[in-house]
Amino acid sequence: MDHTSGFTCMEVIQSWICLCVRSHVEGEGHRRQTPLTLMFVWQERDVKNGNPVTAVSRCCTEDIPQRDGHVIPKGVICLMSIYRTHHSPDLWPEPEVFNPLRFSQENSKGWSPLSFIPFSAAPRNCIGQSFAMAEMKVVVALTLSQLVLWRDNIRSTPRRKPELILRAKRGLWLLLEPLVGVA
Ligand code: HEM
Repeated sequence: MDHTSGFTCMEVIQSWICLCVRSHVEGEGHRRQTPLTLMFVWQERDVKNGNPVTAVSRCCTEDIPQRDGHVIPKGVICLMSIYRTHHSPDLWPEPEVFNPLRFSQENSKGWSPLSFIPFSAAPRNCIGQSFAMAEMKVVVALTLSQLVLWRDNIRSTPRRKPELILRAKRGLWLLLEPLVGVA
Protein backbone atom coordinates (compact mmCIF):
# COMPACT_ATOMS: atom_id res chain seq x y z
CA MET A 1 0.00 0.00 0.00
CA ASP A 2 1.34 3.41 -0.88
CA HIS A 3 1.31 5.24 2.42
CA THR A 4 3.32 8.14 1.14
CA SER A 5 0.81 9.50 -1.28
CA GLY A 6 -2.33 7.54 -0.53
CA PHE A 7 -4.04 9.76 1.94
CA THR A 8 -3.54 13.02 0.12
CA CYS A 9 -4.75 11.62 -3.16
CA MET A 10 -7.68 9.95 -1.46
CA GLU A 11 -8.72 13.21 0.07
CA VAL A 12 -8.44 15.04 -3.18
CA ILE A 13 -10.38 12.58 -5.28
CA GLN A 14 -13.04 12.16 -2.66
CA SER A 15 -13.49 15.87 -2.61
CA TRP A 16 -13.23 16.07 -6.35
CA ILE A 17 -16.19 13.86 -7.05
CA CYS A 18 -18.33 15.88 -4.65
CA LEU A 19 -17.05 19.11 -5.97
CA CYS A 20 -19.12 22.07 -7.04
CA VAL A 21 -16.65 24.21 -8.87
CA ARG A 22 -16.88 27.90 -9.25
CA SER A 23 -14.01 29.62 -10.94
CA HIS A 24 -12.35 32.60 -9.41
CA VAL A 25 -13.33 34.68 -12.41
CA GLU A 26 -17.01 33.90 -12.01
CA GLY A 27 -16.88 34.34 -8.28
CA GLU A 28 -17.28 38.12 -8.34
CA GLY A 29 -19.19 38.37 -5.12
CA HIS A 30 -16.83 36.07 -3.30
CA ARG A 31 -14.28 37.45 -0.93
CA ARG A 32 -10.79 36.33 -1.86
CA GLN A 33 -9.27 33.97 0.64
CA THR A 34 -5.72 33.44 1.63
CA PRO A 35 -4.13 31.15 -0.95
CA LEU A 36 -3.82 27.60 0.19
CA THR A 37 -2.08 24.62 -1.20
CA LEU A 38 -4.35 21.90 -2.44
CA MET A 39 -3.63 19.68 0.51
CA PHE A 40 -4.92 22.18 2.98
CA VAL A 41 -8.09 23.10 1.19
CA TRP A 42 -9.82 20.25 2.98
CA GLN A 43 -8.71 21.14 6.45
CA GLU A 44 -12.26 22.01 7.39
CA ARG A 45 -13.58 20.36 10.50
CA ASP A 46 -15.72 17.33 9.69
CA VAL A 47 -14.31 16.62 6.27
CA LYS A 48 -10.65 15.98 6.96
CA ASN A 49 -9.49 12.39 7.34
CA GLY A 50 -12.40 11.19 5.30
CA ASN A 51 -12.35 7.95 3.41
CA PRO A 52 -14.78 7.23 0.60
CA VAL A 53 -15.72 3.76 1.85
CA THR A 54 -16.47 4.01 5.56
CA ALA A 55 -17.01 0.34 6.42
CA VAL A 56 -16.91 -3.19 5.10
CA SER A 57 -18.77 -6.25 6.34
CA ARG A 58 -17.88 -9.91 6.50
CA CYS A 59 -19.70 -13.04 7.62
CA CYS A 60 -17.54 -15.23 9.90
CA THR A 61 -17.12 -18.68 8.38
CA GLU A 62 -15.64 -19.99 11.63
CA ASP A 63 -15.41 -18.97 15.29
CA ILE A 64 -12.95 -16.08 15.65
CA PRO A 65 -11.20 -15.90 19.04
CA GLN A 66 -10.33 -12.41 20.20
CA ARG A 67 -7.28 -11.36 22.22
CA ASP A 68 -9.48 -10.50 25.20
CA GLY A 69 -10.94 -13.99 25.33
CA HIS A 70 -14.22 -13.23 23.58
CA VAL A 71 -15.16 -15.30 20.58
CA ILE A 72 -17.06 -14.04 17.54
CA PRO A 73 -19.18 -17.05 16.62
CA LYS A 74 -19.36 -18.55 13.18
CA GLY A 75 -22.21 -17.11 11.12
CA VAL A 76 -22.10 -13.64 12.69
CA ILE A 77 -21.89 -10.72 10.27
CA CYS A 78 -19.23 -8.21 11.36
CA LEU A 79 -19.17 -4.61 10.30
CA MET A 80 -15.64 -3.20 10.32
CA SER A 81 -15.37 0.56 10.40
CA ILE A 82 -12.66 1.93 8.15
CA TYR A 83 -13.63 5.37 9.31
CA ARG A 84 -13.13 4.46 12.96
CA THR A 85 -9.84 2.75 12.18
CA HIS A 86 -8.56 5.88 10.49
CA HIS A 87 -9.65 7.98 13.45
CA SER A 88 -8.45 5.72 16.25
CA PRO A 89 -6.16 7.49 18.71
CA ASP A 90 -4.65 4.09 19.47
CA LEU A 91 -3.35 3.92 15.91
CA TRP A 92 -2.97 7.56 14.97
CA PRO A 93 -1.56 10.36 17.09
CA GLU A 94 -3.97 13.29 16.97
CA PRO A 95 -6.33 11.58 14.53
CA GLU A 96 -8.51 14.68 14.20
CA VAL A 97 -5.63 16.76 12.89
CA PHE A 98 -5.27 16.89 9.13
CA ASN A 99 -1.57 16.22 8.74
CA PRO A 100 -0.50 14.78 5.40
CA LEU A 101 3.05 14.55 6.67
CA ARG A 102 2.07 11.67 8.90
CA PHE A 103 2.21 9.68 5.66
CA SER A 104 5.84 10.56 4.89
CA GLN A 105 8.18 7.60 4.65
CA GLU A 106 9.89 8.67 7.83
CA ASN A 107 6.72 9.09 9.88
CA SER A 108 5.06 5.95 8.62
CA LYS A 109 7.87 3.64 9.68
CA GLY A 110 6.66 0.85 11.94
CA TRP A 111 2.99 1.20 11.09
CA SER A 112 0.75 -1.79 10.83
CA PRO A 113 -0.45 -2.00 7.22
CA LEU A 114 -3.91 -2.60 8.69
CA SER A 115 -4.07 0.83 10.29
CA PHE A 116 -4.75 2.50 6.92
CA ILE A 117 -7.22 0.53 4.84
CA PRO A 118 -9.15 2.79 2.44
CA PHE A 119 -9.26 -0.10 -0.03
CA SER A 120 -9.94 -2.70 2.65
CA ALA A 121 -7.46 -5.56 3.12
CA ALA A 122 -6.98 -9.27 2.61
CA PRO A 123 -8.06 -11.37 -0.41
CA ARG A 124 -11.30 -9.50 -1.13
CA ASN A 125 -9.92 -5.99 -0.95
CA CYS A 126 -10.43 -3.49 -3.75
CA ILE A 127 -9.52 -4.91 -7.10
CA GLY A 128 -9.31 -1.38 -8.53
CA GLN A 129 -6.84 -0.03 -5.98
CA SER A 130 -3.87 0.40 -8.33
CA PHE A 131 -6.05 1.86 -11.05
CA ALA A 132 -7.72 4.25 -8.59
CA MET A 133 -4.40 5.39 -7.16
CA ALA A 134 -2.96 6.00 -10.63
CA GLU A 135 -6.08 7.90 -11.68
CA MET A 136 -6.01 10.07 -8.58
CA LYS A 137 -2.36 10.94 -9.06
CA VAL A 138 -3.02 11.99 -12.65
CA VAL A 139 -5.98 14.14 -11.61
CA VAL A 140 -4.00 15.82 -8.84
CA ALA A 141 -0.94 16.37 -11.04
CA LEU A 142 -2.97 17.85 -13.91
CA THR A 143 -4.96 20.04 -11.53
CA LEU A 144 -1.99 21.44 -9.66
CA SER A 145 -0.03 22.01 -12.83
CA GLN A 146 -2.67 24.44 -14.08
CA LEU A 147 -4.70 25.80 -11.19
CA VAL A 148 -4.45 27.36 -7.80
CA LEU A 149 -7.27 26.29 -5.52
CA TRP A 150 -8.78 28.50 -2.89
CA ARG A 151 -11.16 27.44 -0.22
CA ASP A 152 -14.50 29.20 -0.50
CA ASN A 153 -15.19 30.26 3.04
CA ILE A 154 -18.35 32.11 2.11
CA ARG A 155 -20.28 28.91 1.69
CA SER A 156 -21.34 26.80 4.61
CA THR A 157 -18.79 24.71 6.45
CA PRO A 158 -18.50 21.26 4.85
CA ARG A 159 -20.25 18.46 6.67
CA ARG A 160 -20.12 14.74 6.19
CA LYS A 161 -22.91 13.03 4.30
CA PRO A 162 -22.60 9.29 4.75
CA GLU A 163 -24.12 7.43 1.83
CA LEU A 164 -22.87 4.27 0.18
CA ILE A 165 -19.68 6.26 0.08
CA LEU A 166 -18.85 9.20 2.30
CA ARG A 167 -19.70 12.46 0.65
CA ALA A 168 -19.93 16.10 1.62
CA LYS A 169 -23.28 17.65 2.36
CA ARG A 170 -23.89 20.53 -0.04
CA GLY A 171 -20.53 19.80 -1.69
CA LEU A 172 -17.11 21.28 -1.17
CA TRP A 173 -16.85 24.67 -2.76
CA LEU A 174 -13.62 25.96 -4.18
CA LEU A 175 -12.45 28.91 -6.16
CA LEU A 176 -10.14 28.03 -8.99
CA GLU A 177 -7.55 30.36 -10.40
CA PRO A 178 -5.38 29.62 -13.43
CA LEU A 179 -1.70 29.46 -12.58
CA VAL A 180 0.09 32.52 -13.91
CA GLY A 181 2.06 31.70 -17.04
CA VAL A 182 0.16 28.49 -17.79
CA ALA A 183 -1.61 28.51 -21.14
C1 HEM B 1 -10.86 5.80 -4.40
C2 HEM B 1 -11.34 4.77 -5.08
C3 HEM B 1 -11.76 3.46 -4.48
C4 HEM B 1 -11.94 3.11 -3.17
C5 HEM B 1 -11.73 3.95 -1.92
C6 HEM B 1 -12.36 1.73 -3.16
C7 HEM B 1 -12.61 1.01 -2.02
C8 HEM B 1 -12.99 -0.32 -2.01
C9 HEM B 1 -13.20 -1.12 -0.83
C10 HEM B 1 -13.04 -0.63 0.60
C11 HEM B 1 -13.56 -2.36 -1.23
C12 HEM B 1 -13.83 -3.57 -0.32
C13 HEM B 1 -15.31 -3.76 -0.15
C14 HEM B 1 -15.51 -4.90 0.79
O1 HEM B 1 -14.57 -5.47 1.30
O2 HEM B 1 -16.68 -5.25 1.05
C15 HEM B 1 -13.59 -2.36 -2.66
C16 HEM B 1 -13.92 -3.46 -3.43
C17 HEM B 1 -13.94 -3.47 -4.80
N1 HEM B 1 -13.56 -2.44 -5.61
FE1 HEM B 1 -12.96 -0.61 -5.04
N2 HEM B 1 -12.44 1.29 -4.45
C18 HEM B 1 -12.06 2.30 -5.28
C19 HEM B 1 -11.97 2.26 -6.65
C20 HEM B 1 -12.25 1.17 -7.43
C21 HEM B 1 -12.10 1.11 -8.87
C22 HEM B 1 -11.56 2.26 -9.72
C23 HEM B 1 -12.53 -0.13 -9.25
C24 HEM B 1 -12.59 -0.75 -10.63
C25 HEM B 1 -11.94 -0.27 -11.66
C26 HEM B 1 -12.93 -0.84 -8.07
C27 HEM B 1 -13.42 -2.12 -8.05
C28 HEM B 1 -13.71 -2.84 -6.92
C29 HEM B 1 -14.22 -4.23 -6.94
C30 HEM B 1 -14.55 -5.07 -8.17
C31 HEM B 1 -14.35 -4.61 -5.61
C32 HEM B 1 -14.84 -5.97 -5.08
C33 HEM B 1 -13.62 -6.88 -4.92
C34 HEM B 1 -14.01 -8.24 -4.36
O3 HEM B 1 -15.06 -8.39 -3.74
O4 HEM B 1 -13.22 -9.17 -4.55
N3 HEM B 1 -12.75 -0.03 -6.98
N4 HEM B 1 -13.24 -1.12 -3.12
